[in-house]
Amino acid sequence: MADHASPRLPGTVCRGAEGAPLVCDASVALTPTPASTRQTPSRPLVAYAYSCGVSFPSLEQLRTLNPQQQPTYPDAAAVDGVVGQLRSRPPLVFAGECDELRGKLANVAEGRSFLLQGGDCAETFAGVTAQNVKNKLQVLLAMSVVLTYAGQVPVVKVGRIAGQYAKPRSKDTETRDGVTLPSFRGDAVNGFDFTEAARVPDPARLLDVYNASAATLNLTRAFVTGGFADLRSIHSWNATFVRSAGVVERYERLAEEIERAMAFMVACGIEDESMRTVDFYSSHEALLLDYEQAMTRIDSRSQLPYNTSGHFIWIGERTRQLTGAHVELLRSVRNPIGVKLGPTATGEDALAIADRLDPDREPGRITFITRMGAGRVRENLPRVIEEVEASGRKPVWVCDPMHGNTFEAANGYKTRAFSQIVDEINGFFDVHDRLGSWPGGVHIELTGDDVTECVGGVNELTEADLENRYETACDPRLNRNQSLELAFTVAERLTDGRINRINPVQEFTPVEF
Ligand SMILES: O=C[C@H](O)[C@H](O)COP(=O)(O)O
Ligand SMILES: C=C(OP(=O)(O)O)C(=O)O
Ligand SMILES: [Mn+2]
Repeated sequence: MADHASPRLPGTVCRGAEGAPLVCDASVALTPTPASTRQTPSRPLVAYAYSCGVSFPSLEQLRTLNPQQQPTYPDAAAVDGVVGQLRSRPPLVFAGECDELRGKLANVAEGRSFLLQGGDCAETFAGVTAQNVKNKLQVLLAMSVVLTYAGQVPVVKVGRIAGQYAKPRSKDTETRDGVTLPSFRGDAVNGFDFTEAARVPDPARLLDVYNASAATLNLTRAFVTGGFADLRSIHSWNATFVRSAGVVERYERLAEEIERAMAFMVACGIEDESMRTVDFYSSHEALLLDYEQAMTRIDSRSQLPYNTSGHFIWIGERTRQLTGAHVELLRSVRNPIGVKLGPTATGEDALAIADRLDPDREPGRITFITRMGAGRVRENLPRVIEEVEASGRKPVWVCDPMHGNTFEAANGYKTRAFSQIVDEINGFFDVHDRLGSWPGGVHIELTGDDVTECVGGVNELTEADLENRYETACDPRLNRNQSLELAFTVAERLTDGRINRINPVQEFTPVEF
C-alpha cells in the first residue's frame, strides 16, 4: 500500500518512545523511517499504522484538507485552549470495547446477527436527564427484544447516544420573518434560540459535549448492567408506551411468550448472564474535527490509535469526500466505522471509500448505512451492493430509512411519513433478498418520548398533529409507539424465508430411534 511508504506530513502526530502522541517536528517530518528500523506489525495492523509509523493526523494537517461542515469560530485561540483541555480528559470508551463491537459487527456482516442502531437526530444538553436516557433505552431494548424473539436473530444494540451533539446542515443560514442568522449546528456548536448571540459558535461547548457524553454513558452503562436490562423486566419496558395502540398489546403478548420460554429454560437449569444484562454501545457522527481529533488516543496495549469519544463513529453523507479530512482522520483509527451513502452514491464511490478506510478488509470494520429514499432505493441500491460485493468485500449493510424521506409538511414542519420509512425498509430487504446479500441492520432516528414529529403509524398522526409535541432539535424522530411498530415490521421481514438459515434448531438433525 503506497500510503504506508509516503513521507510524513509536517505537523502529523506520531508515537513517542512511551507511546504518547507527539507532534512531529517539521524538520524531521519529511524523512521516512528507514525500512530497517521500522517495526513490522502483523498483517491486520499494517493498515492502521498510518503513514509509516505516524499514528493519526494532527489537527493542523486535517485543516489543510478543506474540512466540510466545520463551525467558523470567532476566536481561534479559544479553540486551541479547548482542544488542549479535551486532550487531557480521560477516554469515554476503551479500545477493548471498540474491538469487541468490531467483532460483533463481523458477525452481522456474515449474516449471523442484526444491527439495531437508533436514537436522537440531535442529542441536547437539556436532554441529559435520567428520565430521557431511560426512555430511550427502554424503547431500544423493547425493539431489540422484538427483533430477537420475533425475528430470531441475535441483535447488536448501538445507540445514537452519548456524543450525537453536532449537525451537518444543508444551508449555512436560516431565515425567519426576513431575519437571516447562522443555522443551528447542534448543541456542540451553537445555541438553538433564533437570536444572533445564540447562533455564534462557541468552542467551550465542546467541553460540554464531553461532560454530557460522559454522564449519558455512565448512566447507560449502569442501566444496561445494573438490572434494568434484565429480561425478567421485559414487561416494565413498555411502561411508558401509549396504551391505545394495538402494537402495545402485540408487545405484551410477545413479552408473555418470552416469560414462559424463560421459565422453561430456568426449569431446565439454563439460567445465564445474558438474560440479565445486555451489551450496548455508543455511536455518533464524527463531524467536529477539533473534538474528534482531540479524543483520538494511542491505546497503551496495542499502541494503535482509537477514537475514544464513542464505540462506533460514522462519516455523514455530506463529509464523505474520499480525500477529505473526515475520511483522513477516521482511516487512522481502529474503531468500527460507518459511512452514510445517499441516493447519488455509486458502487465505485463505495468501493473507493472502503479501500481507503479498510484496505485490509478487516471483518466488521466498515458499515455502509444506505439512505436512498423510498422512491430510489430499489433502483439505486442494487448497483452499489453488486459492485462492492463483486470485489469480494463483505461490509455490514444497514438501512437508514429516515434521511432520504424528509419533507416539509404544509404547515411548515419538517417531517417524515411512517409509510415511506417502512417502504424504504421493504425496498432494502427486497434488494438484498434478490441479490443474496445480508440486510444487516437498521439505523433509526427515534425517541423514547411520545412526540408528534413523524406522520402516520399506529396512531395515525396527521400533519395537523405535528404542532402538539414537536420537540426535536433537528430532524423528526419516530416516537416510542412508531418505533415499536417498526420493530415488528422489520422482524417480519427478517423471519421471511431466512429463519432456516440462522436458527440453529432448524439445522439440527434429530437422532432416529
Ligand atoms: O441529521 C441530518 C442532517 O443534519 C439534517 O437532516 C440536516 O437538515 P437540514 O437539511 O435541515 O439542514
Ligand atoms: C446527518 C445525518 O445523516 P446524513 O449524513 O445521512 O444526512 C444523521 O444521521 O444525522
Ligand atoms: Mn438527522
